[in-house]
Parts: sequence; structure tokens; C-alpha cells
Amino acid sequence: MRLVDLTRAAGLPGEAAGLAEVTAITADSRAVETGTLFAALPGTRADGASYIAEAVARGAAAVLAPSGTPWPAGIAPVPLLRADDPRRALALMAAAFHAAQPATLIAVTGTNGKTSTVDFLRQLWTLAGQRAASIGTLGIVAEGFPPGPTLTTPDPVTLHERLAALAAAGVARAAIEASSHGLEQRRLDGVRLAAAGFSNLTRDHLDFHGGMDGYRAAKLRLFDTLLPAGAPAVFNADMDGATLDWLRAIAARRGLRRIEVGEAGREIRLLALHPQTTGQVLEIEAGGVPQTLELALPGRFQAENVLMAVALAIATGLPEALSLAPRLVGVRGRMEFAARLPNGAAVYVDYAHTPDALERLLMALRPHVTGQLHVVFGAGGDRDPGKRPLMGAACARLADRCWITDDNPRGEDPALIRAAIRAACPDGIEIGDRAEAIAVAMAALRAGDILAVAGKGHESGQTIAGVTLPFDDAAVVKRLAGVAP
Ligand SMILES: CC(=O)N[C@H]1[C@@H](OP(=O)(O)OP(=O)(O)OC[C@H]2O[C@@H](n3ccc(=O)[nH]c3=O)[C@H](O)[C@@H]2O)O[C@H](CO)[C@@H](O)[C@@H]1O[C@H](C)C(=O)N[C@@H](C)C(=O)N[C@H](CCC(=O)O)C(=O)O
Ligand SMILES: Nc1ncnc2c1ncn2[C@@H]1O[C@H](COP(=O)(O)OP(=O)(O)OP(=O)(O)O)[C@@H](O)[C@H]1O
Ligand SMILES: N[C@H](CCC[C@H](N)C(=O)O)C(=O)O
Ligand SMILES: [Mg+2]
Repeated sequence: MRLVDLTRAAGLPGEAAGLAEVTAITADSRAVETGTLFAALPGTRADGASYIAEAVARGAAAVLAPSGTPWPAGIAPVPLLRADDPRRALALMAAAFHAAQPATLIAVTGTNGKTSTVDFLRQLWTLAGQRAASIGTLGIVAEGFPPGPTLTTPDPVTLHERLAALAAAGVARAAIEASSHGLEQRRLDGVRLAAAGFSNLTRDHLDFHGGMDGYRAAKLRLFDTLLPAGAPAVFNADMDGATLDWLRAIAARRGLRRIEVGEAGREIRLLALHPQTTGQVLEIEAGGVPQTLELALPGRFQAENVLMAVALAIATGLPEALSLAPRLVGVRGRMEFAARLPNGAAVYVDYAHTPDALERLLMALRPHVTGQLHVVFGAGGDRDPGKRPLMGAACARLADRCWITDDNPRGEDPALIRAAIRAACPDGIEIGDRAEAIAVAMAALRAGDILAVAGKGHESGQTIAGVTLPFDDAAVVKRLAGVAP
């Protein structure tokens, strides 16, 4: 592709482009080959500008860099494109380079519920006989596609290459998770969105965003910058009032088609929720019509995610979405039933790794407990340390027995992470080794008890001191329970 066409797509002046041809785009100097456009981005650990010389030596056809970046001394010149917002320019260029995208693309953001909601959307479309994909923490889920990388929101170069491949394979519908990191880093700026959803905003990722205001602002970009005017915007009306007010104001200012779901919802209102043995019956009012909806999924948070997915599907042309919802099945690692012990006690695996998610999970399990509710949990290293005592407090308040263990300590001392949790969960029993903690907790279960193994959900590895070893909560539970995986 001609460099000048890429600069145009990114809204940059074209003079620097000359006659150069671009055969690939990357933000990683190590992946540069002859003809590649190298985006030199300042990051959290390194500055891409310091790799310009290496990229040129490898044959870069052009370089994209932040405004003001000097050309390194002694390096043969190639076209240098300077942008005030180089990450956005990169995303727009990647979109132009790969061109095709599924016609109906929906983005879902919020602290919790993104993976579940995009999975439910893919399921709804598939149940309706349409080829569909979901993209996010579980990778790319689409028939015939490998899962690929598992950032919640992929980098724009990978994303647009995959979106084009999906479109070429006839996948016309896709739902994608918009993480706050992804939105902040402009990973989605080149995506042509048909609709977007916002589930909730509670504490997470403050290490990256500095505070709740920065975290919220990153998520609001989906609505104030990325979603085209007139497009449907679905909000869970039960989220915190401050964020909902922001969203409503943005929707009004930008002419978005606002749709609200939840107990306080307008378009789909949740009137009552009746837990059943393995699922729940919802009383709802949809489009002003009272009706019941039977779900094969337990837990109020799952009901909220289903209503969000249904509203997004209806808003983008699937009127039968509500009638398909009873056929939705659970998402890997999200309130996943893992095993029942001979005495009847049940074990669930879930991805709750924030204070709110733990609270919602334990509240969802409580109606099913006739004995005691147990939870095995920890907190990830190299992530917001402030959430650790809050996670401890949520478990201390809502579970009967807490087992504090390691999640992914990454580069941190696991004992210090556990101590930070225990400060707010003093009765928690500390067992660092995760498999041992699960085994001890399972051995303590009596008839009528439920154990939640929280924090790692679908994850297939545990990262300790920077090394990831195979570890799968559900597999450990099943092995201990003597159940086939
Ligand atoms: C904090 C963060 O999001 N970092 C992501 C970001 O890295 P970065 O820009 O900070 O990169 P850096 O290492 O400082 O390097 C700066 C630049 O120099 C380049 N470089 C570096 C070395 C070299 O030899 N040559 C070279 O060109 C790098 O490619 C990069 O462009 O861009 C990288 C490439 O796309 C990502 O791999 C990396 O994700 C890291 C691994 C990560 O852990 N991200 C997590 C926190 C994340 O994004 N999580 C969210 C949220 C999950 C949730 O919702 O819970 C997600 O969407 O997954
Ligand atoms: N709507 C919700 N409200 C509150 N908690 C939820 C909700 N949906 C899911 N959860 C909790 O959060 C966990 C993660 O859910 P899910 O993977 O769907 O969220 P996510 O937003 O994709 O998370 P991540 O940011 O890690 O990708 C679940 O296992 C559950 O404990
Ligand atoms: N996307 C989240 C996942 C957290 C999962 C949990 N197991 C942990 O390691 O903290 C993050 O990177 O913060
Ligand atoms: Mg996710």
C-alpha cells in the first residue's frame, strides 16, 4: 500500500510520504522487515524512538513517531511521519492497511462482565444461524480460527489483521472487549463500530490510570470519541450514578441512541429474579411488555450480562435475541460449575479478581448454600495494590470461610500480597500454594457447602517470579474430586 494513503487515513500531512510503498506495519522493531512501517511509540517500559535505528537497519520503509521526535544522528533517512497522537495514527493506519472488518462490530466496556457479554453476543448470533466471533480475554472465538493472543483488547495491528481475516471468512458479526488499557492506548480507534455497551465501573487498574477519574475517562472514550453519532449505546442503568450521568450526557451531546437495561432500565427492566437449582427465572419488562425469562445461568451478574447482550443484539438487527436467551450456556471460568463432592458440596471456578466481582460472585452463590460458603482467592502482583484489602474485606463480609492463596504474583513477593489481603480478612487461612489451598478447602467442605475458587477462571497458567507454569483451577478441582476433566 502507498504510504501516502496511510498518512491520509491517519489524517496526517502527506508531504513526508513521498513514493514509499508499505508492505507491513508494526510497533515492534524486532518484527521489522524490508518495506515495514515502524511506529515508534513511547511505552510503559521502553521508548520506541530508541529503536528507530534498529528498525531502519532492518529495512523499515517509513517511521511514525510522536511530534517533536528528532531523527537519530548518523542514520540514513526514510520518511518520518510525526503525529500528536501516534497511537491513534497507528490504529487508523492499521485499519486502512487491512481494510475489511465484519459489518456489525460491537464493543463492550466496563470493569466486569465484558468477556461474558461478548461471549453471549456471539452465542446469540450463532443460535440465530449467523457466522459470528467474539474477541477478548478468551482470545478470538470463531469457528475455524485459532484463539491467538489474549490481551483483552488486542494491539491494533494484530486486531485489524484478524478482523480482515474474519470478514474474509464470511464472519459478519463480531463483539469485542474494550479494556481501559486498550481504549487509553487507542487500540480500537480504527474499528468501525455499530454499537457499544457499558456494564459497570468499580475499582480496578488504578496502577495504570492513576485514579478513578482517569480510569472512567479511558472507558468513556468508547462513547465520546469512538462510537459514531446515532449508533446505539447500551448502558446498565444499575451502575454507579456518577458514571451513568457522564454516559447520559455524552449520549445526549453526540446523538447516540441510548438504551438502558437493569433494575433501573427503561428498554429492558429487571423486575425480579428467582434463583433455581442450576439457573434462574427473571421477571422483566421489555419494550413495555412484562414477561418471564428462564436462564440456564445462575447469578444476578450473569442476568445483567445477558440483558446487556440481548439489548445490543436487538439494537443491531436481531429482534429474536430475547427468545434465544434461554439457550445461552455459561462462559469458561465464569461461575463455572467444576465438581460436586460425594457429600453434595459443590465447587465453582470464577474469574473474580476485583472487590466488586468477588462481592457479586459470593452474593450470587449465597442463595444456593444451605451450609457454609467458602472462597479460595488471592490477588495479582504488579497490579493495583489498593484493591487487595478491599478484596479481603469483601470475602470476610460475604463468605463464611476464607482461604487466602496466591493468584499470579508475577514479579512481587507473594507473602506481601497475601498479608495485604489478610489485613482486611483476619480470619482468612493463608496457604500460599494454590493447589494446596484448593485441596485443603475442598477437604473442609460439608454437605450443603459451596466453594468458590476465584481469580483465575479460564487461565491455564500461574505466573510466579516472572515464570508461567501450567495451572488450571477447574482441572485441579476435578482431579481432587476424582471427576474426569
Ligand atoms: C501496559 C500495557 O498495556 N502495555 C502494553 C503495551 O506495551 P508498552 O507500549 O508499554 O510497551 P513497552 O514495553 O514500554 O515498549 C514501548 C514500545 O517499544 C517497542 N519496542 C520495545 C522493545 C524493542 O526491542 N523494540 C521495540 O520496538 C514496543 O513494541 C512498544 O511499542 O503494548 C504492548 C504491545 O501491544 C503490550 O504487549 C503491552 O501489554 C502488556 C504486556 C500488558 O500486560 N498489558 C496489560 C496490562 C493489558 O493491556 N491489559 C488490558 C486490560 C485487561 C483487563 O481489562 O483486565 C488488556 O487489554 O489486556
Ligand atoms: N456484570 C457484572 N457485574 C459485576 N461483576 C461481574 C459482572 N460480570 C461478571 N462479573 C464478575 O467478574 C468476573 C469476570 O467477568 P468477565 O470475564 O465477564 O469480565 P471482564 O470485564 O471481561 O474482565 P477482564 O477485565 O478481566 O477482562 C466474573 O467471573 C464475575 O466474578
Ligand atoms: N486482565 C486482568 C486479569 C487479572 C487476572 C488475575 N488472575 C490476576 O492475575 O490479577 C489484569 O491483567 O489485571
Ligand atoms: Mg475480559
